[in-house]
Amino acid sequence: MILETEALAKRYRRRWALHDCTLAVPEGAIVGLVGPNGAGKSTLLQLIVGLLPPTSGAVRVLGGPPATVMRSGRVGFVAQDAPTYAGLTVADHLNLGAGLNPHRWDAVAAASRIDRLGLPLRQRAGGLSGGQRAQLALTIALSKRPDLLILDEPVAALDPLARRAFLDETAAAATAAGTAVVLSTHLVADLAHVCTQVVVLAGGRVRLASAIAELCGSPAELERIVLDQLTQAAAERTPNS
Ligand SMILES: Nc1ncnc2c1ncn2[C@@H]1O[C@H](COP(=O)(O)OP(=O)(O)OP(=O)(O)O)[C@@H](O)[C@H]1O
Repeated sequence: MILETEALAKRYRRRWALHDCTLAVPEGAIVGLVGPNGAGKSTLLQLIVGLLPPTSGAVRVLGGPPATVMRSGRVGFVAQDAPTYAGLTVADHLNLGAGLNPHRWDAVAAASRIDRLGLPLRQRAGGLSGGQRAQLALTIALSKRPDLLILDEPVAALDPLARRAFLDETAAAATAAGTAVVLSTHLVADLAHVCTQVVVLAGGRVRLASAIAELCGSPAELERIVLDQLTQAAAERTPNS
């Protein structure tokens, strides 16, 4: 397995954000993580990349603890706000990506993606739009050619065509290189388009974790199942409404 979590849980002070989360993600899988605001999606993704320590339970990434594996450059992570360095140019970001990942960096793919997106190499990231900054961060994550790609709402800032194109590129990386991907999204249509597995999280609990092919036969059916889960979770949270 590329990624395994076992009874993973996280508490912030007195509030539990994630309970008893056990998942297994094999090579080449694309896992779509869906859930309402505050469900624990970002918390789970940050535990996976070692940015947060678990309160209990365990995470193994590529067979080891997240913090160690992150240093190896084999994991790509784009956080929800697609962090870039405002004062650095697009070219500086690519050079930084290359410098930090000397053995894996795909300079040709990075340059051609930036060119295709029409991002000026000499433009400082602070002067890019939100969607362009997200594209820059995603380009760096993809060009590292990671074994595991963790993306927190990667397409939220992208326009519809850019969103579809990025998801297709991600699927191509999973097929060609066996990259495993975990991405959170609020768009159920994106799940159906690109994901091989779905995880529904609500109130910090995994309500559903399944291969999509085993769960349903059509995007419409997947959407109905996911929305049913989310509706049930909301009803359980507000039993008197
Ligand atoms: N640093 C923190 N300190 C305290 N509580 C936090 C912290 N980060 C998240 N939480 C709480 O943990 C819960 C889960 O938050 P999380 O950000 O993981 O949800 P999410 O599913 O990613 O939400 P969204 O879809 O809105 O991004 C929420 O109740 C949130 O208020």
